[in-house]
Amino acid sequence: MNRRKHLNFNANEEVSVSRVLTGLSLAALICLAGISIKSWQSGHHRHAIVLGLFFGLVVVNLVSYWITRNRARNKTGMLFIVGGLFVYLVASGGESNTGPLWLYVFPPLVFYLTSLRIGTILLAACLAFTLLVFQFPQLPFVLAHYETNFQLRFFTTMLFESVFCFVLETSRLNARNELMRLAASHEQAARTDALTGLPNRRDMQLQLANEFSRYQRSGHHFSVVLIDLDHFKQINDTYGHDVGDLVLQAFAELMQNICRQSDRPCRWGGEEFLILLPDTSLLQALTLSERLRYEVEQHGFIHKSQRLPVSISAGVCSISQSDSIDHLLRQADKNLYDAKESGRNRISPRVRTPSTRSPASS
Ligand SMILES: Nc1nc2c(ncn2[C@@H]2O[C@H](COP(=O)(O)OP(=O)(O)OP(=O)(O)O)[C@@H](O)[C@H]2O)c(=O)[nH]1
Repeated sequence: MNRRKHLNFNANEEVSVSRVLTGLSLAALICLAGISIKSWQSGHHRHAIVLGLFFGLVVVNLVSYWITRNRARNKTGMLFIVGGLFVYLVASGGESNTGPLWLYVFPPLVFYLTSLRIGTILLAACLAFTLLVFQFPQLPFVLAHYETNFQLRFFTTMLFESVFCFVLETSRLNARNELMRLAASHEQAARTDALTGLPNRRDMQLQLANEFSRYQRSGHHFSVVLIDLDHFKQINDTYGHDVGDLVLQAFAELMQNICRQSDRPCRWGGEEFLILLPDTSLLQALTLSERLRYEVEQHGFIHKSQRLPVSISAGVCSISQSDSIDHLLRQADKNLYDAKESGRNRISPRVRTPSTRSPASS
């Protein structure tokens, strides 16, 4: 998967975590308000007030997220609040010593909101704190006393749930990574020509659209070169399709060697290739095309000690002569047709030199 897609994937995941977090915060508010009111009515005023304080913290965290849209702070805030609430519930016992039961919510939540490593550390800390409270009820902050039976069952089930959540989260992450790897390789395959390894037409259309937007935004000119191998059918017919394939591969390699790092060649389809030349004027594009034509002519495509008659024709066009990508490609195609019509193994439009008059200008 390319970097942009990967970032999008992560961003989407972050957005869904945020949505779940907002939902959880609202659910926590309802629970806290309900239990706090009930405790107040049953005369457990201290418990009701503490829960009211946690209610306030959840509200502050939620409102601060709505104002700042800072997801990371919202997540950390929520973890601190929930962690603090559980510490309080385990130490105080909550109502009728049922406080620790809320801890069962913690393992899935903590893995969902953090990473596997941080989640494991937080859970281990949580279990260690529970053990501390169970083992040392005389500590000053411990207000509850739990039956040994309850301690044993609670600790075992909690440990089981934590390990189970860890295993589930590990396999979820593995499946997610595998999915991302597959998506990346499919994306790559969908944009690449299998024979030459060059970007394919679909990929080039996206690149052209991007380059055109850049041109419209900041006036950066670009040119395209549309290349066609001459009499390619004859090569196929005379030497076979496999040899034709080898010629296409060898030409693609030669073209890549001649292009600059910033030039973007692609296989446009069949025996046609297109090079997108960013920040390149028509004259510069013509110079590159002429060099490529010359190199192909000189290269010597050999099959069974026989030199194959390989040459190219190309139509060149610059965005400064067009008002859209469609028009640019149509013009390049027309120029390619002219190059073919005027004898092949040539570039169109022709560069005017003291000895040649360009047909384009005549
Ligand atoms: N070996 C091979 N041949 C291909 C491939 N794609 C297209 N071709 C062949 O390319 C040939 C193109 O032939 P034409 O369109 O008649 O053009 P041409 O023979 O190159 O003649 P001009 O373009 O007029 O110079 C056809 O025979 C196609 O079968 C490919 O991937 N491999």
